[in-house]
Amino acid sequence: MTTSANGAFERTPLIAGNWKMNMDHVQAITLLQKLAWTLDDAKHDYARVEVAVFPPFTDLRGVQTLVAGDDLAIAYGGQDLSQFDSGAYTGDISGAFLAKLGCRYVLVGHSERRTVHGETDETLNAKVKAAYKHGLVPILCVGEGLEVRQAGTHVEHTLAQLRADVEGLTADQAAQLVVAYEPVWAIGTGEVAGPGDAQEMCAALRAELAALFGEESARATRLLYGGSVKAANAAAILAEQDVDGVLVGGASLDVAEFASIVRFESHAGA
Ligand SMILES: O=C(CO)COP(=O)(O)O
Repeated sequence: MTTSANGAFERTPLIAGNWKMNMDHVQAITLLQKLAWTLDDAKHDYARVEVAVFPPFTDLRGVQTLVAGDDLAIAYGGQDLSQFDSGAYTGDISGAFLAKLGCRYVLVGHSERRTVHGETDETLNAKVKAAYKHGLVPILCVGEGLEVRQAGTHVEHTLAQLRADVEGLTADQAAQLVVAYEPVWAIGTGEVAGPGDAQEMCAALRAELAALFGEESARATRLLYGGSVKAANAAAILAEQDVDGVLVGGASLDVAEFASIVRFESHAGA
């Protein structure tokens, strides 16, 4: 058992499950119900460790209904949002719609959005601002690809993304922000960055946030690690001082595995 994960829990740990393009609206309900039952059985304290899921857009109405109907403490959010409020943007989803569905969070700039959809830092900065405008907390994803990691410039690369994507925020907004460090080479590959790698980047991100927004703001910002997180490696990563949570892809689709990650304190140090 660790007593010191995330310092003295100065920041509430956030365990987030990004379902990506998996689970239709029927499957989503089953998955979420099982997750809630499993965490209830384990008497999970949501105030101590926050849990959020990021289902596809088509699932969100069903998720909202289940969460409200069963009074679940699991938060949820969209996997993306438009930088615009409304209008002729076929296929896009406004932050206003997500807020109306009870979303607390929204992912912004996941590497799959950056690469598959060519989203630029300029667009992502606009999306981060759109999230705040609609009362959503953005989970801004940053991180380097394999070539950058091999060249040894991963810290500069990731900090440059951060600077561009948070430009123009207030210190209060930056304090609310969640930043997820997701090295692209570790996503869905089984290749996990070591706890030391996660800590190195999260410390650098926090220092950069302190330089931009002040120490007090940066102390509040939650920093997550994402990339091949499993129950077996989560506790060691979460024990790092500047790592305040994890953003889980594949393993979030397996209830037992994800619940075990949420319960990382019960097997920390094991
Ligand atoms: O991209 C991720 C979460 O957003 C990580 O995905 P995996 O956990 O499947 O590597």
